[in-house]
Amino acid sequence: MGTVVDAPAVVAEEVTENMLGGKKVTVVFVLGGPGSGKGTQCANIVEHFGFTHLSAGDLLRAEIKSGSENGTMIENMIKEGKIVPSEVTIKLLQEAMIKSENDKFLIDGFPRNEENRAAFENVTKISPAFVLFFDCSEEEMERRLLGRNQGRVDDNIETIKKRFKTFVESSLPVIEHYSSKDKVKKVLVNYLARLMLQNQFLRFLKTSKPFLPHMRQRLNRAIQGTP
Ligand SMILES: Nc1ncnc2c1ncn2[C@@H]1O[C@H](COP(=O)(O)OP(=O)(O)OP(=O)(O)O)[C@@H](O)[C@H]1O
Ligand SMILES: Nc1ccn([C@@H]2O[C@H](COP(=O)(O)O)[C@@H](O)[C@H]2O)c(=O)n1
Repeated sequence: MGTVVDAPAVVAEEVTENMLGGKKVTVVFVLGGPGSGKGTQCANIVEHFGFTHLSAGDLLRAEIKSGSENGTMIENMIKEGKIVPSEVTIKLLQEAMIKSENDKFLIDGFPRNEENRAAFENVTKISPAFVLFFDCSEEEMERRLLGRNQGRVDDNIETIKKRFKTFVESSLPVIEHYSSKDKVKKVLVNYLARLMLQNQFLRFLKTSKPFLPHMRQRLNRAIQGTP
């Protein structure tokens, strides 16, 4: 595991250059158990640093809604807390990145298993600049998921237990893989420390190298509340 931090910190000493559909892209994977707060913190990062947030789960749910031929299969996998075949998810992520005018992406909830990881790297030739790992206890994640109230078919206790099992068996090995490459920045999550973490996160970002200089100016303005 790389440097352990107690805040949702972003460290990118070197931004890896990847090409996608002719454009150079920066990709950060955001991983963690179900309900660990990935989506919530991605929204904070987007707000301050102009990344585009791509949630694999949201893309799959949109695919179900679109009436796609894969819709029923995806819905069944989600209800069972299982991982959808890589080719389906990678196609959705690739399409979203190519369609976007941005070149910096937070990819949330992907790669979910070794197959996801290897297939993405083979197909897109993209390596993440780093991986943010939200480390949260199952007790806390369960509490959050049961209180989320967004009408998700998988936020019930039976599916939540299955999702935890999938996370431990299939997703943790992905984090270990990137950890062995020193690419993982672990965020220790704690409900009571929420505000403190967010402040530390902003301070950390403020001094991070890849955000020099215009991003830092924007962050300073955001913190000071000036336009
Ligand atoms: N630090 C926090 N303290 C308390 N509640 C939180 C915190 N962060 C997020 N939450 C709440 O927990 C729930 C789950 O958060 P979020 O949707 O961000 O998790 P996630 O990791 O993206 O989940 P999933 O993988 O299931 O999509 C939401 O209702 C959110 O408002
Ligand atoms: N790479 C992925 C990501 C998600 N899924 C399926 O979607 C469900 C919900 O994902 P969230 O990230 O929104 O929690 C997840 O439990 C999987 O069933 C997937 O298959 N592959």
